[in-house]
Amino acid sequence: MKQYQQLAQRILDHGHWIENSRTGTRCLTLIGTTLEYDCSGPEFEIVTTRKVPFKLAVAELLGYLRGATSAKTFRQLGTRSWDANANENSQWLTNPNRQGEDDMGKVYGAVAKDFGGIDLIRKVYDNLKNNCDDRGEIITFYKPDEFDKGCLRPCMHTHNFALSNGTLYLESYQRSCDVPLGLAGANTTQVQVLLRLMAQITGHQAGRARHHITNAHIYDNQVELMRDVQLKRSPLPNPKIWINPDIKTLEDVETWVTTDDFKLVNYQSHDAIRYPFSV
Ligand SMILES: Nc1nc(=O)c2c([nH]1)NC[C@@H]1CN(c3ccc(C(=O)N[C@@H](CCC(=O)O)C(=O)O)cc3)CN21
Ligand SMILES: O=c1ccn([C@H]2C[C@H](O)[C@@H](COP(=O)(O)O)O2)c(=O)[nH]1
Repeated sequence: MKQYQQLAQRILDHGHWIENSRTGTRCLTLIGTTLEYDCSGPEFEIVTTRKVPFKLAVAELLGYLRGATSAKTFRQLGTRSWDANANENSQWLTNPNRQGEDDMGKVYGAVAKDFGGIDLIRKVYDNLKNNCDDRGEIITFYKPDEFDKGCLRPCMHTHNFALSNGTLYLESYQRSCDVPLGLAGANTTQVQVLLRLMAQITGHQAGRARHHITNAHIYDNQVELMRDVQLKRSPLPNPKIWINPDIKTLEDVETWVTTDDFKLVNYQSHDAIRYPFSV
């Protein structure tokens, strides 16, 4: 995925250092970028300059679409990626709204499914299934009056779908992006899988997804690995994606679907890199 290498290089060349009080680790930061993914065929854009955890990304997305609020549910879906934010961040541990071990509180899908009494995921699904695009097909997880009820504000916070001539498009918005870990390991995959899955269950052809990022950063303790290891590598050809065609409805996604219903075919990559994670 060439555009990923270019973004990381641009952060190194033109980024500015910004202190971060939540994690205590400063970040080399670039403001404003857009990635584009062509989802009209089986070819799938994914980082190949290190081995990235495709299952982690899909498990998180399934958890979000189901409104999961516990790191335990995410582990059952196949990822430990929410363990630290649920159980190790001191601000959340002392928040009176936290309901014990593994609780993440009201985050992502739990917010969207109860957004002032409206289930935004269901609304978008129902409209698209009926060939309706009211120019407001927006799933958002961003609800400032409930931030104190969750362990982290959503990073990828808004997904805006659009229909044109039988083709479904997606514009996704991310306010804050950990380029070595979150973007490579989770977010690029999630944008594409979300569009492809929504197209499949609403009966449309998937078109193009665009992924808009405001604050794209590399944490101080990740810079060396990015500069001296990952950016020295050349991208390999993209794999293809297979999504189980038996997934036909939102109810399927909410009930029996697992990460085994999503497969990368011929994913070739360079070796894994262990990047530090800031909680
Ligand atoms: N600092 C930070 N960066 C993030 O990307 C991030 C957060 N916090 N908090 C919330 C979620 C959790 N996400 C995560 C969490 C862990 C990994 C991670 O450890 N990835 C490893 C592989 C882990 C595995 O294979 O299970 C990687 O190499 O990508 C990635 C994304 C994305 N988000
Ligand atoms: O899907 C995700 C979730 C989180 N991140 C990263 C971006 C930041 O490094 C942290 C969140 O910190 P904030 O202080 O809330 O901005 O997690 C990501 O890249 N992708």
